[in-house]
Amino acid sequence: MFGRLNHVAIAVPDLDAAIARYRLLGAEVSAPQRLPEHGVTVVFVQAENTKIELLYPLGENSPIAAFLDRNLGGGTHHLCFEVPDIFVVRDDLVKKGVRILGDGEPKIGAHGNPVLFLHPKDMGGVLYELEQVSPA
Ligand SMILES: CC[C@@H](C(=O)O)C(=O)SCCNC(=O)CCNC(=O)[C@H](O)C(C)(C)COP(=O)(O)OP(=O)(O)OC[C@H]1O[C@@H](n2cnc3c(N)ncnc32)[C@H](O)[C@@H]1OP(=O)(O)O
Ligand SMILES: [Co+2]
Repeated sequence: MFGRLNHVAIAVPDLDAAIARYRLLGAEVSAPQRLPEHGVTVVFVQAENTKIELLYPLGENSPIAAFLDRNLGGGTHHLCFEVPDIFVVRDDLVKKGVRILGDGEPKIGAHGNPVLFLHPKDMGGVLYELEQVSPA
């Protein structure tokens, strides 16, 4: 199930300050992408072997709003692993009793690939995202 670690997501209360911080560290930081279908504005910080995904709430019902209410300074929000076939992995996880968040169907994520989220209470308190990335 766990392919490459595609990104580590961090929810931030101040996106401009977070961008400035990573740029100060000399990192390559993408331009902000508004993703209303996900309720976030997202920026990617490139690392050598993965990415940091900075998340800022967008719109009234952002799924990260409550997280930031609980974590006023921000914090690590989710880990995203790559899978070759998101439907095969999803159906296997459902059989094993893992709840898929939302309507259970993949959405298109920030990289244009199908993504799903697993309920953190079924995964040891960690929010996992799965992103379908076809093997090179
Ligand atoms: C940029 C696009 C895309 C990509 O391509 O990468 C993205 O990453 S989009 C990112 C934003 N979208 C999502 O996160 C969608 C999935 N998330 C959700 O649906 C919600 O965040 C949630 C996981 C259902 C949590 O909702 P929330 O309102 O914060 O709280 P609940 O009360 O429903 O939470 C239940 C339970 O889970 C704990 N929790 C919440 N968030 C996390 C987390 N990030 N990591 C670990 N645990 C989390 C919360 O504390 C509750 O636990 P208890 O209090 O013990 O019941
Ligand atoms: Co993500």
